[in-house]
Amino acid sequence: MTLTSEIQVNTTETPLLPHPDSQQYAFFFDVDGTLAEIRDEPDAVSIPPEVRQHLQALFTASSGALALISGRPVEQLDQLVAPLILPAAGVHGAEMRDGEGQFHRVTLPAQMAKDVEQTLAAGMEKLPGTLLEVKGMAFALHYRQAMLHQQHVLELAESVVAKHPELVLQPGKCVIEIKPRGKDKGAAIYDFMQQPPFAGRLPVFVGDDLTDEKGFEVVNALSGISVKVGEGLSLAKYRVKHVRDVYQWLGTLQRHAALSSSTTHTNTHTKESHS
Ligand SMILES: O=P(O)(O)OC[C@H]1O[C@H](O[C@H]2O[C@H](CO)[C@@H](O)[C@H](O)[C@H]2O)[C@H](O)[C@@H](O)[C@@H]1O
Repeated sequence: MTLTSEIQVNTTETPLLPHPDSQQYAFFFDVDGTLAEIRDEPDAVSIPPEVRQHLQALFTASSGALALISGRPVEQLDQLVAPLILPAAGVHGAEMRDGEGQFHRVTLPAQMAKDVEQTLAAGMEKLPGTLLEVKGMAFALHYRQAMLHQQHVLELAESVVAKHPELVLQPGKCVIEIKPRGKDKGAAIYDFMQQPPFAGRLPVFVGDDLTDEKGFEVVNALSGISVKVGEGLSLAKYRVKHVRDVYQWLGTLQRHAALSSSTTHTNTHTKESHS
């Protein structure tokens, strides 16, 4: 298995980011590496207050057509964007709070989840500096602080999925994740796009990692706007260099939305005063 997956399209020459209309588009954001800077420890990340305000403004301007699409559990996403409660797909789509606030979650048979956790905990204990994150139906094997163990971590994860065909590997930034088969960010975005208030719009998705490529694939197929953050091969049509570029773009989108809402109000007011 190669960690760069089967991504074949290089988008080094990309056009400038557009400013999609908040009433015509649905907005999907990855979290780590997109809305939050990558940190050494998963617990150390945060989303700045002004960025949360921009998310809130765009959520309102788009009539609720904004969702987080992450490898993190929804509970952690809620903490990161508090006090906002947004539609969200967590654990690469294995959890979902949909546009109407309904919660859906894939579960593993309890005994199997316990066995997998025990096997992984025992294996990771032998690899100092690695970190096991247990998410219920999925597991993240982090090696950011122990790069020398990358290959051992991969072999451990491969041994687990070899025993459990209902699980698959999901490589990421200094992490090998194990998640339920059939769940990915592309499927999650597709599901959102079938429901109000997302249905009937065009999708925008911003992401930075291998797990986001499935999302880009679906967004491209739906004639939407796919944006990759950072370097590396990607299916995304647009690219920005840094998380701070995402923040800047969000600020601009929010200002565009505010402007178009004030223009609409002005037009409505003008119409009314002429009638
Ligand atoms: O889909 P995402 O929102 O990008 O989440 C992917 C994983 O992000 C977290 O791990 C990554 O970020 C950590 C903090 O910056 C970093 O220390 C780690 O090396 C990265 O792999 C999170 O811990 C995972 O659960 C997410 O699946």
